[in-house]
Formats: sequence, structure tokens, C-alpha cells
Amino acid sequence: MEENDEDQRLPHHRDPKEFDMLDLCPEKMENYEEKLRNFYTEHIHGDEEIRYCLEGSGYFDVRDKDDRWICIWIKAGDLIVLPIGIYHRFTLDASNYVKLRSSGLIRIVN
Ligand SMILES: CSCCC(=O)C(=O)O
Repeated sequence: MEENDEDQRLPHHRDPKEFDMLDLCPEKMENYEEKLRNFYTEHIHGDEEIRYCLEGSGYFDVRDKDDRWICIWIKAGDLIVLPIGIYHRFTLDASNYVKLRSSGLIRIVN
């Protein structure tokens, strides 16, 4: 096994060094439109996804076991944990702004 392979199996989200901030608004983010489009395209990750909302708000849509969308509105003070293998997407609400603390290493697998 390559050293890198082993790294891929570590629970990155548990390492405080791996956390970063995501300031999602047109003024603060390069390629804002493209990022938003990507976030709203249904996808899953090879890691659990943990997001803590510091400011603003937005919607996570997650698929239930019958493939129906469940819409989760997150606001400042909310924490969301998406287990590995949960199809999801994200978009802003009318506030048009969200600031999230997030796990830094995310591997999009689809
Ligand atoms: C804007 S935070 C959530 C975006 C997302 O779906 C992801 O990072 O996988």
C-alpha cells in the first residue's frame, strides 16, 4: 500500500488541521456561479461531510432510502453531518449568503 492510500482512509474530518471556512457569496468567492452550480449538482463523497453554519443560511437536499429528496434548511448555529454515500446537493436561500466551517479534504466520487 502506498503511503497516500493509507492517508485516504484516515478520518480527515476529525483532524482540526483539516477544517476550513467556506464563505459562499458573490463578493467573497472566485468562480461563485460555477461553485454554486457544482454544489447544486447531485453528488456523493468518499468521506463523511460535516458542515457547521456560522452565518447566513442555505439548503441541503439529501436523498432518502426511497430516492426522494429531503430538504434541510440550515442556519447559523446548525451542524449537519452527511454520512458517506449520501447523495446530496446544496443551494443558497434568499439570504444569498452562507459561511460554513467544513472538513477540508473532500473527495468527490460521483
Ligand atoms: C456549500 S457547502 C456544501 C456543498 C456540498 O455539497 C459539498 O461540499 O459537497
